[in-house]
Amino acid sequence: MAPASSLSAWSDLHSHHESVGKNIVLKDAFKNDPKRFDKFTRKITLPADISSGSNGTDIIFDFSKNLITEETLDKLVKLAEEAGVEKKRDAMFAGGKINFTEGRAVYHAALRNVSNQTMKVDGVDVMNTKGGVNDVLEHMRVFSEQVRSGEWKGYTGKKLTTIINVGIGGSDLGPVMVTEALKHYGAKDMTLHFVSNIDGTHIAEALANSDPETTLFLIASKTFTTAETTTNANTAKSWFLEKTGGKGDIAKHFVALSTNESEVTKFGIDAANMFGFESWVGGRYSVWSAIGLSVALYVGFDNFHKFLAGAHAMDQHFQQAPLRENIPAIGGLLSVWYSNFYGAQTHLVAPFDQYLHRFPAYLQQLSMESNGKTITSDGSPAKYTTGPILFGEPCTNAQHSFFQLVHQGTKLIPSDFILAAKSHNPVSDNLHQKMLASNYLAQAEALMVGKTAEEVRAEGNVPEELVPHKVFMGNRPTTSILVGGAIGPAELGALIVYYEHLTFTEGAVWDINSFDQWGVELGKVLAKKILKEIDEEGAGSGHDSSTGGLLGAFKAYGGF
Ligand SMILES: O=P(O)(O)OC[C@H]1O[C@@H](O)[C@H](O)[C@@H](O)[C@@H]1O
Repeated sequence: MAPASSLSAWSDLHSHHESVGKNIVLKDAFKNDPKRFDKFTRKITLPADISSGSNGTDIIFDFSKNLITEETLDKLVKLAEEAGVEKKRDAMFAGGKINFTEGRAVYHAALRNVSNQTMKVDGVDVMNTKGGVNDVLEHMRVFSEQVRSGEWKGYTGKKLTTIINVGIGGSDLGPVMVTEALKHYGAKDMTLHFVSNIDGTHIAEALANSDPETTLFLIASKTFTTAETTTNANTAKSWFLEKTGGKGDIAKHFVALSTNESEVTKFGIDAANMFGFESWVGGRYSVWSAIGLSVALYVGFDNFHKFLAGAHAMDQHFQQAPLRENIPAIGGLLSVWYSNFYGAQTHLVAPFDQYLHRFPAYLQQLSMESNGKTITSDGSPAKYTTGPILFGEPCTNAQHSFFQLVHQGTKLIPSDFILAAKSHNPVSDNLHQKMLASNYLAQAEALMVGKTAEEVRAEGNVPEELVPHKVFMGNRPTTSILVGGAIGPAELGALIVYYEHLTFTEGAVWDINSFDQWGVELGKVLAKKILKEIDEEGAGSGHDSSTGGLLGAFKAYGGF
């Protein structure tokens, strides 16, 4: 495809930004158009049998507080058409090798294809082939039910109630985020640990209070070669063997979630205890695969299946809805609008939901590892900015820390706010939930309407020199996402996939490969070299004076 800036819709959007976009005043747009909310709000309804409530859950995406007019949306849709977003989407769902730098299909949607439509890569039916998606799901079902019921026992006959997932990046962030988000559904007798960091503190703390007789280790690594994971896994194995006096049975306490059978068996895990997936599942899209085993163990397989089904519903919407109605496509196009035409550099996601406290961290990998790229499909550098810096924290907490900058700083920060209408914990007669909702609504309103100097003065008793400090410029865009029920497995699945396809749409417009991650390699290679140098005499070789100086100082101070 062509670089986005060479498309005629791109130049058209530039003129549109100059003549219209720059001058949009949101509060006036609402005054002038009582139907604005209806015009820019989209809704998806999840089927009743998978929803958290007894009726299907609506999820409302209110895009009306964004700096757009109907014409803007039309022009953004045109851009998507010219950039071939639909063609690229269809190629993804058809198993095409759209990860063109690694020659791979991008087929994580098959993992949540609960309606079992035919899905093929290289002519092979990935759903029903031996060892394919359905077989692995069945293995996950059987195993998770055995562990949860206590039928699967540890080497001394006890039920396994501590789960330690050892993995990093996509083999960690999804499982952590989802198990936290679905804690309400989690087994009350289970303790979960997620060990990712190579910092020995992480594994030491997880092992400190664990009993080898009741602990199950999930070694989660797509490649099974990631240094942090193999090192942590070996430390876990040594701990287990030492604590059990060599009597512990690895086969009962260690399973692998991976694509790499030979490394798994080399590590000492039986291939029968391996839950596989294929190279067409990117790490940051792998929570739907065997990597999600900790989720299935914790919330039960039925809930894991609902999680997949909610995701599938959003996949189908993304595949079928015309661009102007297509929720993730609109989200992605708005991101392009702000990044490339307003010069925005960031994207804030703030869930008004404590269970979603790891959601922004999860989205950071999804968005920034996917679209933190400079090179376009023809190998030339993009002449425009690409992936935004995504950040966030749950609210209301974030309001009391960095929201100062969002309200009054010099930067435009397009923000997403997420709220579920129903809380799993309606404590104090729902007082907390009402306060949470009032903040969710108030923040978006405040960011939009701002406060003028006249309004500040009208409050009275404000010394004139303080007036400018108390002014809020307003006109800051937000997208409000409202889940019309509680956030259960299906609702969570749909929310994640909204962001997956939003990210896809951005990357498709920017003409970059959203599915590789070469940018993480250089640091890994240098770390390997330096690790050796720590054990050798001297302060390494071939380094700049800063790196060499710090290496020497580390060795001296640390006694290495
Ligand atoms: O699952 P693996 O192979 O251990 O990889 C973990 C992570 O490793 C990182 O280096 C990659 O950038 C991530 O995409 C990946 O999720």
